[in-house]
Amino acid sequence: MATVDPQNDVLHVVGGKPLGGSIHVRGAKNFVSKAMVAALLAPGVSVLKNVPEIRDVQVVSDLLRLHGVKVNVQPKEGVVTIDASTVELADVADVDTLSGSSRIPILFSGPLLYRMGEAFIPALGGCRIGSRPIDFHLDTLRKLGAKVDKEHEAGIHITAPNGLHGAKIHLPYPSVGATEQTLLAAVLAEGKTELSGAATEPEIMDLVAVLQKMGAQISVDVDRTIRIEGVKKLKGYTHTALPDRIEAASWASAALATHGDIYVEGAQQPDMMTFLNVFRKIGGEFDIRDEGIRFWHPGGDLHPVAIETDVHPGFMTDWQQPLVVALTQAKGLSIVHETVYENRFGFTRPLVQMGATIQLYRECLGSLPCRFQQRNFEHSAVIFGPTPLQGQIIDVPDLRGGFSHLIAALTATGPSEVRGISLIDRGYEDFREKLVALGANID
Ligand SMILES: CC(=O)N[C@H]1[C@@H](OP(=O)(O)OP(=O)(O)OC[C@H]2O[C@@H](n3ccc(=O)[nH]c3=O)[C@H](O)[C@@H]2O)O[C@H](CO)[C@@H](O)[C@@H]1O
Ligand SMILES: C=C(OP(=O)(O)O)C(=O)O
Repeated sequence: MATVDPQNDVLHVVGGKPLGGSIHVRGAKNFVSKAMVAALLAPGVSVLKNVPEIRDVQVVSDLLRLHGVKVNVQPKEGVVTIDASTVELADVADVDTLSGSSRIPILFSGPLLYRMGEAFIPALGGCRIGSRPIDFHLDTLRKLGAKVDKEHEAGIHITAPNGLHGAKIHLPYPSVGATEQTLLAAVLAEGKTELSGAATEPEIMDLVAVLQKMGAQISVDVDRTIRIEGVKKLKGYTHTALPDRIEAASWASAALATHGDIYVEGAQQPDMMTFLNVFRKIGGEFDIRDEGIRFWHPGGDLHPVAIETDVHPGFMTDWQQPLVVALTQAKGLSIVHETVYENRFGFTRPLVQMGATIQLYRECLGSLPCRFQQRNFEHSAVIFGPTPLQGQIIDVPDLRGGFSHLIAALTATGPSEVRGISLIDRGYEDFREKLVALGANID
């Protein structure tokens, strides 16, 4: 993976050529980082396989190392070995320097409370797609018995003077992070925890699988209630990460937008069914094989769709941004109602400059109950197509928005300059090499 060099943080793209060929997708960004944090719960060795070479893995490896954990990354093999036999308290300033690019440090709370008796959580990073509060995380930790001190100038200091104890917790919204927080904090708590209103994304279920391998006692009910019986100790695990369904859908969207044909080796049908249904409705074709999925544009007009993002098994918010670029090429009016993040359409402004017709609305243009209906956020988009796109100078705003801009530049005629592309390294392994393999004209 390229390191960040501000001088070289630009990709020159000459678009207008269909992407074609085969690429490989490895483990999910939104799982591997959490599984790496889980390793901290056990005073032993854990081995995670199918790990992609992305910046979030680097950040979590470095955070673990700051806490005295031995982390060995074999990037080519995709194997990360974590020896958490000994753990120490990291220097607050060092943790703070590392935290800015990811939201993972908040998930260190439970494991550090068990191993060190206290945790320091710095200001968090991650994509700027809404306000992204951590109130559910802190409420959960408090319910389990933690003391949260927000007075620390560099972040939040958490202690558990009387240890952590099982509790009844209800999430006001099925937050992925807060569900993972509860799992990681409750597995070693004394007694039983009942988490209702939990999120059940496949990445969370894979984390549950890892915790079960470690010795945890967790059950997931059909009504989104997760029950955790605290155990006394956990052991290291060996696990192969589930594939990245967001990266797979991003390449599928690139195939559709550029009239291309991409075989995504590693993509798996079960966790992508909702995406595949929408892809087919738009007019894209796919062929599901044992080792991956081939996505292509069959020629002719693409059809408009109305979609609403939602928690699993709904249409993922992280699929939305790349797909919007493909919808600029569909014939007619498409509607995308974003119900997970209040501010995830900023990336459409450069698309409009490139020639897309996209109108943003504060109203809920959909039927799903949505937390933003009373508030002043542009969280619905109407896209009218097909519109030819023209190359532009674009600044990458966030991870998925950045990948969408790459797709737009590849769809457009003429040259584009996509700036700040290293942000895309957070979640797309070797995307420059993959683009070259697919015949993209990039420099
Ligand atoms: C590293 C990672 O796995 N990131 C994913 C994770 O983010 P993340 O875990 O941060 O997302 P959440 O599911 O927690 O957030 C969903 C919504 O809940 C709100 N909320 C969340 C926590 C809280 O304490 N209070 C609160 O109000 C958020 O502002 C957001 O509007 O799930 C999201 C939803 O699938 C994905 O888009 C992200 O890619
Ligand atoms: C929003 C995302 O990530 P994060 O939560 O790490 O910012 C994403 O992966 O699209």
